[in-house]
Amino acid sequence: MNSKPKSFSYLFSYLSQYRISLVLTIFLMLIESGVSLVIPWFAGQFAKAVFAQELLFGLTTAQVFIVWVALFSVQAVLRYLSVFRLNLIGSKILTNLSCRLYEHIQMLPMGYFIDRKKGAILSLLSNDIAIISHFLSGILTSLVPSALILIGAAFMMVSIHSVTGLVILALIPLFYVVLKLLGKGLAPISQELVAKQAGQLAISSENISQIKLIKTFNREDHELHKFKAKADELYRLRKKQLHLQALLSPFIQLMVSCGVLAVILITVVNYQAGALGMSDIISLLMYGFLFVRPISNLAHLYGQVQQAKGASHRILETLNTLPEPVDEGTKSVTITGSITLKDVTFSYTPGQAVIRGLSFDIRPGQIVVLRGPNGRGKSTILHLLMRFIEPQQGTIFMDGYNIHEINLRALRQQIGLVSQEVSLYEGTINDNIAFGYPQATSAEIEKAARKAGAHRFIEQLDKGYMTPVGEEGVKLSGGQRQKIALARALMSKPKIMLLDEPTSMFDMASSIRFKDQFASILKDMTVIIASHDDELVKLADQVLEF
Ligand SMILES: Nc1ncnc2c1ncn2[C@@H]1O[C@H](COP(=O)(O)OP(=O)(O)OP(=O)(O)O)[C@@H](O)[C@H]1O
Repeated sequence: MNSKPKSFSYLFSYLSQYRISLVLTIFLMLIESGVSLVIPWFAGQFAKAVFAQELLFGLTTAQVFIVWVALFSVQAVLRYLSVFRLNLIGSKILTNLSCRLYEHIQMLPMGYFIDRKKGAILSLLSNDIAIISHFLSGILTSLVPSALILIGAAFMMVSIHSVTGLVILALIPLFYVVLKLLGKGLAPISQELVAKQAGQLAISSENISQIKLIKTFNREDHELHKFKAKADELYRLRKKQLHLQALLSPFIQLMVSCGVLAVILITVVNYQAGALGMSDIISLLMYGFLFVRPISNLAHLYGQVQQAKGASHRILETLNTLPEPVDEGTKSVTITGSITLKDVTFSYTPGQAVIRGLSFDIRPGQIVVLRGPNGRGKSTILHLLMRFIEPQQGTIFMDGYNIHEINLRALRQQIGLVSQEVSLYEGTINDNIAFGYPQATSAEIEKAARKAGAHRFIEQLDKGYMTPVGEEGVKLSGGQRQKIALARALMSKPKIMLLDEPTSMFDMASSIRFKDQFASILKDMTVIIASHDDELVKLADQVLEF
C-alpha cells in the first residue's frame, strides 16, 4: 500500500487510465475546432469570390452552399461524438474513483468511523465523487477545444489584420483579471457550500435511521426545524454563489461584446482606409464571434475548479488516512485460544483511560465472564481483541504471539464476535447466517441455527431460511436477530468466541436452554462473555471483575 500522501494531482492520475480514449476524443475535438476555424475563413473566401464575381474553387453557388452545410454537419457530428465520449470517460472515472474510495474506506480502522457521521461518508461517495469526475472530464471538454479555438482564432485574426488581432489578444489578460477577482469571492463560498451539503446529508441520513426514536419522543417538529435551518443556510450560500456567478456572466458578455465592437470599429476604419477588403471583414467578425464560446466555457470551468477543490480536499483526506494493516503480520498461525493481556491501557479520548494497566491470562477452552457496571470497558476489551482499536500501552498476546505479529485477516477469521447491537444485512436469513462463510451448505446453516436456538422460529416463518430480514434486520425481533448473530458467529467455527451480552434479548426459555447447552454449543472454544447475567457467571472458569 502506497503511504505517500496523495495530492490534488493524484486525482488527475485517473485520467491517465483512459489515455487511448482521451487521445481519440481530443483528436475529435481538434478536428471539430479545426472545422470551426475553417468556417469563417471559408466565409471570407466566399465573400471575396462573390465581390469579384468569380467562382470559389470553381464551385457554383449551390455547390458552395452544399460544402457549407457539409462543414456544419461535420462540426455537429464531431461535437456529438466528442461530447458523448468525454461524458463517458467522466462516468468511467466516477465508477472507478468511487470503487477505489469505497475500497479504501472499507479498509480504514474503526477510529475513522467513530469520528465521522455516516452521512458525511455517504456524501463523499456520492456528492464529492460526482463533483470530481465532472471536473476531471469537464476540464478537458472545456480546456482543450477552448484553448485551441482561442489560439487558432487569434492567430487567424493576426494573420488577416495584425492590429485587430492584437486588440482581441489584449482582452485575454483582462478577462483573466476579472475572473480572478470574482473568483476570490466565489472560491470560499463554493467550498463551504459543498461542505454544508455534506453536513445536511449527514443529518438526514441520521434522522432517517433514528426515525423510531424521533416518533417516540414526538421530535418531528424539532427535527424539521433543525433541517429547515440547515436548508436556509444552504439557500443563503447558494444565493451568494448565484449572485457572483450571475455577475460573472454579464461581465464576460460585456467584455466580449466590447471586443466584438472593437473589431467592428477597427475593421470599418481600415475598410474605409482601403486596408481591408469586405471578405476580410466577414472573416474577422466571424472569428470575433468565435471567441464567445471558449471564453464562457473557461469562466464556467473556473467555477467548477472552486467546487472541485472543496470536494478533493475531503476525498484526499480520506485517501490519505492509513488503512488497517490487514496484510501485515506475517504469522498466519492457527490459534488454540490462549490470551494474555499485559499492562494494557486504552483511551478513546487522550488522557481519559477507559482501561488502565490491565493484565490477565486465559487458557485455551476457558469460559471467562467480564463483569462490572455499565461503561467500565467490557465491550472495549472485546474490541481490543478483535483489533478494532489498538491499546496506547501494553501488549496483547494470543498463543504467545504479540497480536501485531499475527496476520490481521487470519486473526479475525479465528475469532467470532456477537456484538451487543446485532447488525444484520438486507438479505435472507440464509444469507445472514452464511455471511462469513458463503460456501456453507444448507445442512451446515441449519446446524448452526439449531445450536443458536434459531431453527424453531425460522421453521415457523412462511419462507423459512429464505425469509428476507429487511434492512438491518428490521423484520425480525431483537431476540431473533441475536440468535441469528450467534448462528452466524458459530458458522466459522472460531477458536475464540466473544459474546457481548449474548442473552440480553432472549426470552426466559431460550435463555435457560442456551445456558443448559452452553458447553456443547461453544465446545472447543475459548469464550469471553461480557455480561451482567449472574447465571452466566456460574458457568465461568474465570470471572474478571471491573
Ligand atoms: N467510540 C467511543 N468513543 C468514545 N468513548 C467511548 C466509545 N465507546 C465507548 N466509549 C466509552 O468507553 C467507556 C467503556 O465503554 P464500553 O462500551 O466498553 O463499556 P461496557 O463496560 O461494555 O458497558 P456496558 O455494560 O454498558 O455494555 C464508556 O465510558 C464509554 O462512554
